[in-house]
Amino acid sequence: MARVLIVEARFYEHLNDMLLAGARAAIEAAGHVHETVTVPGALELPGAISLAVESGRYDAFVAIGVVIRGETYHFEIVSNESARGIMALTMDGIAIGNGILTTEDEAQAIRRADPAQLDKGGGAAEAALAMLALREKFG
Ligand SMILES: Nc1c(NC[C@H](O)[C@H](O)[C@H](O)CO)[nH]c(=O)[nH]c1=O
Ligand SMILES: CC(=O)[C@@H](O)COP(=O)(O)O
Repeated sequence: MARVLIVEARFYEHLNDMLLAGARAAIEAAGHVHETVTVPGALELPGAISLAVESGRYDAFVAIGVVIRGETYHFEIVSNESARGIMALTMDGIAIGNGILTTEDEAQAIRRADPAQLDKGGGAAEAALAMLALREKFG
């Protein structure tokens, strides 16, 4: 049984609730257990996962968040740098699923966050578990 840590950037409460529901359902359907911690925004996700890895208490991680374009270049920074930080961690062999939505508007985010629609939270959890299985295969 894998211990999965969900790390959520809680910038949009209602969207995160949908992403979390999908991620948790996917983890439980696969027979694993999960815990959730919260950070302020997507830029904090890679650092939070890095800190959690040091604890040695978790086998896999799911990053959850929503980045919706505003008026400035900050959208690109938050989107690209959170993804880059997570990718760097995966390249160190850490099993992570990236469930950070980066959308132009809320409607796009809802369609992707809703477990009954595109269920990106569930998809990120499944990706994390797939990478964990791969690491165990090669380990
Ligand atoms: N605009 C969004 C942010 N911005 C906040 C940053 O992620 C970060 O918390 C801040 O710059 C302090 O370091 N975060 C999101 O997750 N989503 C957004 O739409
Ligand atoms: C994605 C963001 O950082 C965004 O929410 C911030 O909005 P703005 O670019 O209008 O400051």
